[in-house]
Amino acid sequence: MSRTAVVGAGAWGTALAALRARDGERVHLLGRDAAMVAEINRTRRNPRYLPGIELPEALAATVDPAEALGHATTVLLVTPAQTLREVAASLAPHLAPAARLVLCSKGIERATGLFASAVVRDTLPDNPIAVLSGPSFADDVARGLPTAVTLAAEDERLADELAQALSGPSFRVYAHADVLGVEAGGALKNVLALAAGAAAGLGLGASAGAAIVTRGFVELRRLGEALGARPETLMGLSGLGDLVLTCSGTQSRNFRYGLAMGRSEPLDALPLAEGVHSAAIARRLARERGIEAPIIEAVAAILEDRMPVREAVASLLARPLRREFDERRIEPPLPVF
Ligand SMILES: NC(=O)C1=CN([C@@H]2O[C@H](COP(=O)(O)OP(=O)(O)OC[C@H]3O[C@@H](n4cnc5c(N)ncnc54)[C@H](OP(=O)(O)O)[C@@H]3O)[C@@H](O)[C@H]2O)C=CC1
Ligand SMILES: O=C(CO)COP(=O)(O)O
Repeated sequence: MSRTAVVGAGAWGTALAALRARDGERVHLLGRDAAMVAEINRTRRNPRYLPGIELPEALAATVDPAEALGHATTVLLVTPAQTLREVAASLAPHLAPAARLVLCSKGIERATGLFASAVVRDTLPDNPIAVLSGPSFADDVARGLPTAVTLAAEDERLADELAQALSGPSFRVYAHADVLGVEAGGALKNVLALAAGAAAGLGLGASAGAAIVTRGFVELRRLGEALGARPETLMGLSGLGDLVLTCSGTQSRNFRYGLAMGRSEPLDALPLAEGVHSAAIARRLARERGIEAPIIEAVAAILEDRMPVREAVASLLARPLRREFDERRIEPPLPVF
């Protein structure tokens, strides 16, 4: 029998656990805060991360990895990208070697420049690995609002099986084989959403917002492809789809963080914004590959306090004019769906 465990009782982990449990599975949600776990089990709510959502009875929260993972055949890892290495190591003694891991974080490990699958493979080399990404706000998904996402695994049969298993009436999972492409789209869109938020915070208007999404997408594609992603993956749900969602307004934490940057508001108490942790390493990956990524550069410089937001905007606007597309570079044909 298939048993699912979700590691990380934050917004996205709780939403995914609720989704599976509503589809009739008994799901373990592994948290690390005993008081919060007890509250989830007692009240059927996660007020800290997902207020207003009633959680199904079939969801059981625990702080005990042996209880959560002992019989799990599919394990969703849903903690911030920078914690994945230590979280994977802590799970190792409790995981069945055949347990399938679905990585749901969207970021780049700062110390190594690696995406989630490479980080986890270092620690758990034997478990089959897949990644899940795409336009999906935890709150929307937990409310049962519809969306479509991508699940990628190198083993296409595994991707098909997991996409089938994780899909539900309102959660449509498309299988894919381009793991790196899906990871690159999910991580880079967060950095660009900071820029979109900052522009909104400065009051630059909707036209500027659209220009940032579009030119940001050019950077996402250039860098993603240089890292090995397939172009059509970046044009799909995990690239363009998630970029559009995350740049679209204040439901996104990355956008909200950018908004606060643009308004020169305090940033310390804001919730997790993965782009903050990925910006400098994304810039390094781009520079190492000779990729022009001025928006990513600007975000990284602002976050390092090396450049005020207004100055960053002025420097983007002052860049030499050029053709919109480099004609020496052959644009790939649009994918056929
Ligand atoms: N929220 C969303 O809409 C979506 C989020 N994602 C991605 O999912 C990932 C998680 O995001 P989200 O759930 O929203 O984040 P939250 O901030 O809501 O929750 C993070 C969770 O991770 C736990 N955690 C933090 N550090 C550690 C650690 N070192 N060891 C173990 N657990 C830890 C936290 O525990 P504690 O409470 O004890 O600190 C908390 O339960 C991110 O990469 C994000 O980009 C992807 C799609 C949608
Ligand atoms: O990844 C997400 C939506 O797909 C969530 O975005 P934020 O982390 O910016 O809220």
